[in-house]
Amino acid sequence: MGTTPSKFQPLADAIERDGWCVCDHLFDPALIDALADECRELDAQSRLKPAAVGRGDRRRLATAVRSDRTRWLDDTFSEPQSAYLARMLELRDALNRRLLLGLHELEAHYAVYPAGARYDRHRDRFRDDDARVLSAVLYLNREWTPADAGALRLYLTENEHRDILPAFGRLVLFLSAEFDHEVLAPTRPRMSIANWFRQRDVGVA
Ligand SMILES: O=C(O)CCC(=O)C(=O)O
Ligand SMILES: [Fe+2]
Repeated sequence: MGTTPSKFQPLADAIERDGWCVCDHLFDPALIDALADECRELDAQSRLKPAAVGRGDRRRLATAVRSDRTRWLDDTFSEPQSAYLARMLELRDALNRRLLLGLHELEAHYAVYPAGARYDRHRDRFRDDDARVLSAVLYLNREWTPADAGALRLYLTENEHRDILPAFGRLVLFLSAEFDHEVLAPTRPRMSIANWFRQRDVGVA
């Protein structure tokens, strides 16, 4: 147990205060480039698949709700994936020391939203499963401008929201149980890694 490394301190402060934060400088740009190349390559090989919604018996394809393509990071990790996940686990440990969130496992998938794709307003915690504690989205898009659209719309209250552009190397964190959000349609392909830090199973019915 030590103090929170200084690079993670502002994130921990913001999550404690607001429940969400945006950080543009946590990752080496060369790593983001490598992840972006890998995501593009996997997608070109049709190894990303239309995303589903819900879980268990309720899991279904729902292109009206979300129209991205995804691929989980699991089994054999490439070099950039290993470097990326190591960094995310450092972040997890720093947040746990500071905020006592009980973050344990990390699940992560690549996502590509083709031009015009979207994901309707939703919350990341499933109705029957409270394992997801903290959502994290890392964006892989070089030179993204407002004209490219595709913002993450994060609802802070019923009537107030922030639109966050999916800029290269940007990481957005928010408490999974607390924030509605949606993905607005981009005008060109939009790449990301969506992540959820999960707490240990606590035997919820
Ligand atoms: O890509 C984003 O900005 C958010 C994606 C999202 O909300 C999700 O996959 O649950
Ligand atoms: Fe989400």
